[in-house]
Amino acid sequence: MAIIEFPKDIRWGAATAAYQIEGAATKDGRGLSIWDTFSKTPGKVLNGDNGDIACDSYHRYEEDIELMKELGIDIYRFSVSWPRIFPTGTGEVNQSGLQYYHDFVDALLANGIEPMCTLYHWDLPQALQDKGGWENRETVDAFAEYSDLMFKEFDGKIKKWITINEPWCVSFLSNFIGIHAPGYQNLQLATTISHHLLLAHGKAVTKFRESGLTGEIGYAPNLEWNEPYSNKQEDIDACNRGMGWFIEWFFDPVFKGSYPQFMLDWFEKKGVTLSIQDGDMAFIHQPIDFVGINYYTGSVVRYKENHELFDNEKVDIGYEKTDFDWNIYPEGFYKALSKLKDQYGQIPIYITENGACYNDGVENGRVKDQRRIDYLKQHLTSLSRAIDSGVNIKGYLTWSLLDNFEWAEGYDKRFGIIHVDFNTLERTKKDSYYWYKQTIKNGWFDM
Ligand SMILES: N=[N+]=NCCCCNC(=O)[C@@H]1[C@H]2[C@H](O)[C@@H](O)[C@H](O)[C@@H](CO)[C@@H]12
Repeated sequence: MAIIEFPKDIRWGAATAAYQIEGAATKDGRGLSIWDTFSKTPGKVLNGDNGDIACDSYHRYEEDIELMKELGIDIYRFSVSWPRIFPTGTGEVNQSGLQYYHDFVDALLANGIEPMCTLYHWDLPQALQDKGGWENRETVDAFAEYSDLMFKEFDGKIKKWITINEPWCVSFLSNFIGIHAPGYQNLQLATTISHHLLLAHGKAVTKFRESGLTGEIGYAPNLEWNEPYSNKQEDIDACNRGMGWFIEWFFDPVFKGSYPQFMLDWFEKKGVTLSIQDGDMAFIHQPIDFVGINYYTGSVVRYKENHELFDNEKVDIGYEKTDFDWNIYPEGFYKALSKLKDQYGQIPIYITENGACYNDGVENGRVKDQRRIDYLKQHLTSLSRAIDSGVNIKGYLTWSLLDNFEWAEGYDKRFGIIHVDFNTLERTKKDSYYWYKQTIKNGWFDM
């Protein structure tokens, strides 16, 4: 087999998010989020699961950090629960919430692990949703206020900030497809929200720059790779529309200062208009220091007249799938990263999420998740190819450190390299944890 080697200065990490691991949903003054509401709405989350306890990382983070330290990562991506800081989204600050994150970040730093902080990983304060949520431009300003407070409060401790995690999920998966909170199915609403999210990102970047604080700031869009079923122009166009929903729609405004015309035209055909106010694009288009890329899967796509949103359909050509039924498509990772370099230049990239759902259980104290090891090998090989092709990769953070609350799938879908027993909260290092530990130590692996 082949030895796959990485640059000596690449950062190796892991990622999680507040609502998915913390629990302590009503502890120490935390306000409600839309995911507290959504998960308690019958039928929205598999098995009626919710984040009341999750991994209980709110109380167990010292144990989690010990596991990170043994793993050998030097960077850890987590998110802050906005309603822990501002229980009603704005106004009065919850000092206990701030103190929790100070204690947590101090513990990371004491163990030589750099914190990478996501400000918004989907847990919008319910009080803001009650006033229209991301459809209301006041939420954009509330996010800027929250971000500004966090930048100043953690100055000197947190030097890598991510504004918005996966704006495609927050806008379209949650307000058009509707399977995530708050669960609407309205294309105009979702498109309006996508603009407000990018505006919120831009206003937070402005606050960061105005603060004069040291550090780096970016956002973390998710993307899937779509491959045309044939070289027929109708298939290529259908494929590009599907991918444009993830890539050009969320990258062009930030890196080029305007929405992609082919997508605007398509949305207009669907009766969707985008109301952009003077100055909006200037906020969105300002330079950022890195982009976080979340990659999981890809598909073969072909034209299908009047089918779904983009007149296209995914064609199952037999790719192996994870336990989430997502295609395993590592070539798409390489192709997507190459496309980003070709279209947007040498912006520094952190892979802020990549991993797979495999539900292997504990047997005699061990979790034999060889399929996850194989997934990681294949995708890290694609990453190595991208690096060798000149893509400016600064780091790789696997999703996820822990099995956790997988949104609408609850605890049924496991992405962790550490198994969590959600009855006892016992952590068990999986085979993939040991494999990743050795890969980090060596800086290479044997394919
Ligand atoms: N077919 N298919 N579809 C792929 C759709 C991908 C959209 N979901 C994500 O990227 C989420 C991201 C999220 O940040 C994290 O909080 C989630 O736990 C992971 C795992 O779900 C990923």
